[in-house]
Amino acid sequence: MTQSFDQAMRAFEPALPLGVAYSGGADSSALLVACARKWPGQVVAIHVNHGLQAAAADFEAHCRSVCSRLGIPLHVEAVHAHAVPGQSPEDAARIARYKAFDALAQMECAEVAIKSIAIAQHADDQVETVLLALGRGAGLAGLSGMPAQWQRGNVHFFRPLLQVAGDALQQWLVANNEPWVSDPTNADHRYTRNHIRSALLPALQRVFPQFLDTFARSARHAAEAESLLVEMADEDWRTVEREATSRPDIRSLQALSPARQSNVLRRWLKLEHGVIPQASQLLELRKQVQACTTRGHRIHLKVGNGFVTRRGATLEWRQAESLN
Ligand SMILES: Nc1ncnc2c1ncn2[C@@H]1O[C@H](COP(=O)(O)OP(=O)(O)OP(=O)(O)O)[C@@H](O)[C@H]1O
Repeated sequence: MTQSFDQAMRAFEPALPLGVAYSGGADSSALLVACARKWPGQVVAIHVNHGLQAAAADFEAHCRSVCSRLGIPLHVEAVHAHAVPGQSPEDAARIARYKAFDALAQMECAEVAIKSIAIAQHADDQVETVLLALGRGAGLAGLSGMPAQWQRGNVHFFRPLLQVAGDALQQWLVANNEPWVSDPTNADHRYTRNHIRSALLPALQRVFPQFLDTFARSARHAAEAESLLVEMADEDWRTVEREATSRPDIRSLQALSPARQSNVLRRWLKLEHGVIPQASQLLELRKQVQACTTRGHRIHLKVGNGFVTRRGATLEWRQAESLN
């Protein structure tokens, strides 16, 4: 169920001190101010300067001025978020940002000895994430949306506003006379998200007035089902792995149902090699595994930036350049 901002803040009980990921935008401004009011002296603002646009310095200056007015310590982390080919500037910034948060979380004797970090995504962001996942044909992991909490080292990460409508946050800021800055590049580098926001969400509101609740519920169902798939993949890996070789045994794979084969093959490629196979590659691999019934049967299939080949009774994945 969607919550009011006050309800969400009442339900939020992180271990303190708390770091709030503060961009200067509306959502994280509301979260920062409300947290600082709830736990005076126990909240630190964390601002990441991506250095990506001329406006980055203005964002940082805005954050400094708000924090100094409210007496909230501010930790600024400068990162270099340059997009690699095939990556949007937004993705590069997000990856650099989470790396910076993780680094802060790992620092034992950091000047900010925070126990938790809160990030301000809300219910509309969650729906956008799920719609983006549907748009690229994602599996259950993508359809699960963003998790409400997770742990890294000793630090707990939270998204306490996932059930709060975005409008409610801006209304709260206006009512409390608190400022925020808008991202001038929104229209460019957040094109798809903005398009979803301006074109899709109003249409969804008309057709499914409860969509913020119901889409979030579907995402939770997907997350639960995904955790079962992960458990099953771990269990199947224990029977499929050939004597601690980190390679799957072909006969053991053949004994599994097609869906379980895909599930455990995906786990093998991802956890052992950091490779996410395309659905078509996985299907082809399964076909080749099924057809592999004679001694001389060869398997050779491109997956990710390498190849899956047959090695005796097992499958092996090797990077393209190490194959000679
Ligand atoms: N530069 C940054 N420094 C610290 N935290 C950030 C920064 N950018 C984003 N975040 C955190 O990640 C969350 C999601 O960021 P995103 O850019 O997707 O949303 P947003 O709509 O711009 O949020 P906000 O309105 O708070 O800026 C933010 O709410 C904030 O908690």
